[in-house]
Amino acid sequence: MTPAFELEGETATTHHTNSANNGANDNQIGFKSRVSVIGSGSWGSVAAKLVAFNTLNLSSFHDEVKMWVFEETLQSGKKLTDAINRTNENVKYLPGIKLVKNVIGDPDLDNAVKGANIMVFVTPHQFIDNICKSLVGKVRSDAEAISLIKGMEVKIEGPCLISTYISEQLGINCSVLMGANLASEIAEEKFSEATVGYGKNREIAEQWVQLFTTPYFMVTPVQDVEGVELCGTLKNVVAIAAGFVDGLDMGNNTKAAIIRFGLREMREFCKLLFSSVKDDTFFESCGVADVITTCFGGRNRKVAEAFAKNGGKRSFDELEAEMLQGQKLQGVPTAREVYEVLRHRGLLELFPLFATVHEICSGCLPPSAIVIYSEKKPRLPV
Ligand SMILES: NC(=O)c1ccc[n+]([C@@H]2O[C@H](COP(=O)([O-])OP(=O)(O)OC[C@H]3O[C@@H](n4cnc5c(N)ncnc54)[C@H](O)[C@@H]3O)[C@@H](O)[C@H]2O)c1
Ligand SMILES: O=P(O)(O)OC[C@H](O)CO
Repeated sequence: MTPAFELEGETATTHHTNSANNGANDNQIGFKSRVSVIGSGSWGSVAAKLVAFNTLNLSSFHDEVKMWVFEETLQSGKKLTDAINRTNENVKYLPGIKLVKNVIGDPDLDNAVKGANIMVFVTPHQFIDNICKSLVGKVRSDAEAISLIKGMEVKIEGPCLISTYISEQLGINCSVLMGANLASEIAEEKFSEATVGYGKNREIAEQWVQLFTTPYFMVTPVQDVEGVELCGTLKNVVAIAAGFVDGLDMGNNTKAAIIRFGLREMREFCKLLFSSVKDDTFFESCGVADVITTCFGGRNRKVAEAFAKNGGKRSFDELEAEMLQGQKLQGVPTAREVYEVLRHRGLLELFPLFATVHEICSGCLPPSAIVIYSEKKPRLPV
């Protein structure tokens, strides 16, 4: 079997700024890669389970997979990390599913990434800023990262992909993995597929495929980091729109129309930010398949449905806290971030669905506006 991730040269990262060595000279015969998963929500726990299944079977990896846990005290008074390590189950975010035994929860971020040359980032996107800042100078300079995070950062300077942000903050290469991946279904080992988006190095992509693939999880590499990541990010905005339609009992045809408008705006937005984005990417799992699954079975859809049923009178924050038990919605902040990008560029009227979703979420328009304005150009000013 090809040794994974441990070679200098072609497979090693070309970024070396900002990072401590932290064991980066371990590249020698017999060196084994060490994996750290940063995040332990529902998808974070499933990602750890997938990876840990493979590290047990791949001789080029240490068996143990460290999983950073944002520490919480459970209603029982016990710490979440202790519960995970005692029961081999994330009792809060993935109850009823046994992780593989070699997943070890660690509430200390520095300790969780210590010595890791393979880093899997999988937290809600609103927390990545603080996480990266506290990791600066603490990761191996030869580490390879992958982001499973669906979202983006919008700074004063403009929009920034999470993978780019991780790469720039930590000085390491970062690929992405996105797809039609409802965590609860993959946790139960129901067949799913996903897309790895990579930059220049195909070998790195193959290594990620090897690390994530299981008999029930099929991973396909695509050389289009931006397209893959933006699909995963933007589909959450479409999911909110689909939830509004469900909450208003508008039926399947309306929902299909909203999905089509959404896909079209996803493609236009991707190409607006990155002309390199490929049309084929939209036909991968990260594209149309993720839009479908999220618009039928996702959390964004579910909470948006409740928002519309309540006529927009109960806030998303309130509904999220009540309905998701600590899980986080990405669609509402992403709709705001997309809106900021479009407003800044004077392009709101070209993206009526995206703009309307944010205006409904922020209370400027009623949920019923989703069909009134989503296909109208030019749009009414608010
Ligand atoms: N859940 C899914 O089905 C799914 C599938 C594919 C992709 N994703 C994406 O994966 C990413 C992670 O989502 P998830 O579902 O694993 O998380 P989640 O929504 O299930 O859980 C929220 C997580 O955030 C943590 N948290 C809370 N406050 C925090 C803080 N201040 N700092 C750091 N962490 C904090 C919690 O401990 C918990 O681990 C998101 O970008 C999401 O869009 C999720
Ligand atoms: O439950 P959601 O809406 O966060 O969507 C989960 C996944 O992203 C679907 O692929």
